[in-house]
Amino acid sequence: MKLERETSADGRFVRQPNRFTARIEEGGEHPPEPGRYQIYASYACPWAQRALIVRELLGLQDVVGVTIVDPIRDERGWRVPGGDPVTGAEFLSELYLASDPGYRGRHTVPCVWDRTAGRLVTNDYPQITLTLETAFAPWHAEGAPDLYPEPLRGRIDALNDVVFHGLNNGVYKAGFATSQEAYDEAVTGVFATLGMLEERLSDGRPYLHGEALTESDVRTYTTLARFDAVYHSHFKCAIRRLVDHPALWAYARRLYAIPAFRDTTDFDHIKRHYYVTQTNINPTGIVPQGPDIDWTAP
Ligand SMILES: N[C@@H](CCC(=O)N[C@@H](CS)C(=O)NCC(=O)O)C(=O)O
Repeated sequence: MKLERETSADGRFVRQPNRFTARIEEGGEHPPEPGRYQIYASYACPWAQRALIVRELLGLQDVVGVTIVDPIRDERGWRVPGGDPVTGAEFLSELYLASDPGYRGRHTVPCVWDRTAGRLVTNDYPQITLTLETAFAPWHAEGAPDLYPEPLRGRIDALNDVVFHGLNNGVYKAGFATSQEAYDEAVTGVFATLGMLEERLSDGRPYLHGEALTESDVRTYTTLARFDAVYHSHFKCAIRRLVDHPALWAYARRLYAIPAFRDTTDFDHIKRHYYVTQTNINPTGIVPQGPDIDWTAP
């Protein structure tokens, strides 16, 4: 984390903009094609896990490739253990610099590489899942869910926006705050958002928009999955735990029971990445034991 560039004068975390924002689209420079694109992801990263979940939910494993990076990142950035079979890169930075030699931002996951063009298409994480859901529709497995159905798009986008600011990025704003005021503001937003979601789910609906699993559930889940293991202590989101929200905790377990969510949730990668890599917050690099939580409880 090059945090000094992403911290405002009053101690607030201000996330860098995404540099690579080309689209995979029919008739464009990067048309959807099986075997052409490779996603670079970390199991630790909530933004990257979204893409892994959606790829598996839609049955795109043979259509879009994935390279998983090592959870521990040093000053050289994300590393591909044993080298990337697709590009030969050892570090993700090589792909960023091959695509834009002048690039000076963070080398982030998730990002998508175009094997034909030999360059990165996008590290625009909110767009990556939407692209898998829309541009890759011809290759979705039979019976795959429609995670971004036309009639619900307005409601999905609106909820995603609230969840992004209050929760997905809210936990980072709390964790990376360097002033009490910035932290207080962020953590209040985090728990207000959790409270809103708890209330929404308290009517017994299985998913955030009702009976159907959508993009909103994917985006919410990846933060919930990390909440008690990392954000509660490491990011000081300590007012309550996920398990203290009965409807939300039941909802998180319901999602975890779905293979695409469970298969891509690696608590060991998650804990080691945050506690070992983010030494600005945890200088000793010690990874706590616990919490002892049963994600498979009925
Ligand atoms: N692309 C977005 C979100 C993705 C993101 O932050 N990914 C993190 C991991 S969760 C990352 O790759 N960080 C690399 C670094 O900080 O050097 C951003 O730049 O803020």
